[in-house]
Amino acid sequence: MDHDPSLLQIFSVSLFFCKCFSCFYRRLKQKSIVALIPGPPSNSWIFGHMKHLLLPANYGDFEYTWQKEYGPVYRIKGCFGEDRLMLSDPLPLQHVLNTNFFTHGPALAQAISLAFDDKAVMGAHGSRHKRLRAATQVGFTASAVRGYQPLFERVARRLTEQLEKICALYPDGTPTDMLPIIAEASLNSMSQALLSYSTEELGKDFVTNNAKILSLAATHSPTQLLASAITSRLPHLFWRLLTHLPGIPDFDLIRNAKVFAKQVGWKAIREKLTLAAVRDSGDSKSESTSSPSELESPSRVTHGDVFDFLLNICPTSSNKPQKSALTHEELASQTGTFFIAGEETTTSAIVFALLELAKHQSFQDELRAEVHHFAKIKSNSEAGFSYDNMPLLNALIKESLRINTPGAAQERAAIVDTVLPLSNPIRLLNGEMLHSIPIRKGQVVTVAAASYHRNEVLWGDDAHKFRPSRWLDGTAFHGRALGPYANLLSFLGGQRVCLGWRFALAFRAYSRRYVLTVLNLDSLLEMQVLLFELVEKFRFTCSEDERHRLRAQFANTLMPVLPDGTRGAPLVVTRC
Ligand code: HEM
Repeated sequence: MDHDPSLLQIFSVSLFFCKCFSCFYRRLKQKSIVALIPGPPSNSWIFGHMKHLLLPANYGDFEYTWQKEYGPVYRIKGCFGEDRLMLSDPLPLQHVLNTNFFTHGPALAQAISLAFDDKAVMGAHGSRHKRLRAATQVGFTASAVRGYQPLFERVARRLTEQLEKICALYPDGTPTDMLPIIAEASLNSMSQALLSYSTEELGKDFVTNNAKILSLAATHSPTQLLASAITSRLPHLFWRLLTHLPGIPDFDLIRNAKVFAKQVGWKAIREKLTLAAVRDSGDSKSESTSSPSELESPSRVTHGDVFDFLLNICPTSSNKPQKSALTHEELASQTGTFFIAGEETTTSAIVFALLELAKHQSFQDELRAEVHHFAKIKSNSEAGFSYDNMPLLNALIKESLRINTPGAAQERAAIVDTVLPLSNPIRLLNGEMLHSIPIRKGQVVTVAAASYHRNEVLWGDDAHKFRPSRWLDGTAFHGRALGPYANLLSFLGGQRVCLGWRFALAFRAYSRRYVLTVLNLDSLLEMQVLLFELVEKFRFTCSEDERHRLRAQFANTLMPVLPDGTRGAPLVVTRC
């Protein structure tokens, strides 16, 4: 039997179409709003601005000019005509980092899902990420990290012995590539602090694959940009299956690296549990059956390393052992993440600090005087010595991280429709003023950390200049606290703030507000210790020619690069 549609039905259908239309219109309008934000013109639909952003001769060649011309919020083109937002304005950056509305951008998410499984803190999302972070933070608390200081000092002594040998052979100095030397020290620091292992104990397979993974991540070319733009648009499942195809060398390498990292993690877990059982039983007979490498390392019997904390079996812990918040499988999965996330970033930070010292000899002299002064205090202090009291050393670290931030640009994508607040309104290409930016789910934004660090409105006219004194004379930017350290974005901020950043809480008054500031404690401790030892004993110089030849390029991490495109930091090292 035919029925005439009732008025109610007609009304409902019309309402439905109106809703669809308004939704569609809203989305279209939002899309066009981002497209209407001023930005540099692009003459390539395929690459957009990505080559200029990620592959310039010197990182920032284009980006810093764009920021100067278009301000701290502007539009660039990604591959295949995509509109992206570049952000160095603290207000929208806070929104991106501190809300749940954003996740890793497509290319970054793809690289992370390739390298880590979802049991690793970096590869996990949502509530699992929250739980893993809470569980892993135990190894990076203030008191935990304070105990790693002797480990870093031991690594620093080994590093200085290595340089002593070079200086003995060339007393007047010879150009020495500091990059591999610092990379080795950094790997050594990581393996000591994480597992109480020497680099040799990590095993050849792990070390070789780890180095190959880092060099794979360090190669960036237009072809790779395109490949990543295409594959990151493929459905996740398809892409994951692709990575399991045998015979593709890069995928084989990544799969092997995951396996080797997990094996190292499992080996350490087993050894630590055995050792803890021996300790608990106090059975001297069992102790004598343990291998010497398990028992001799002083770090193992004094404080405990990150894995000891995460297994809840620290030798010094007065707490009754409790069940670890991580399963052993989950803990083993963190091994690769910790090494990959911590090794290259720390190397980059230390090498650039040395390069800055080589370029600024008078600052290096002042710093050395401070180091020699504190070296006497250190040798007389029976209780732990704190590097936090050294103004010039800490000013060097902050200024070098500001000017040469290892994670220069980080991609994020909105997971819901949201509105980005702005510090200052933007005039759109159609003349309208925009006070906040409505963006659609999927919109990609770049957390332009390097640009934020050189934003002249925030850091002053000399924002592009290396001037450590800004941290001592109160001229460093003291606005909204963004990152955990010194208002810098080097460790990003929010839920995915660098885990390797040891933190404690302090309250500091900014104008009439109290804001939470987080103090440095771990990767900076490593920087403090290594730089202290190096500056105490050696002078670093770099000829004018060499300075002009060196570039800073960003592939995964910002690194110094020689004219032939290889990474390197040749400095003349002499004993002082
Ligand atoms: C100067 C040294 C370091 C710098 C500049 C640095 C920087 C960063 C940045 C920018 C991120 C955020 C990446 C993103 O979400 O896009 C990050 C995350 C992370 N970092 Fe670091 N890092 C450093 C040292 C370390 C060390 C020593 C470790 C560990 C031992 C470490 C472990 C991690 C982990 C596990 C994450 C992922 C956190 C998460 O996704 O929740 N980092 N780091």
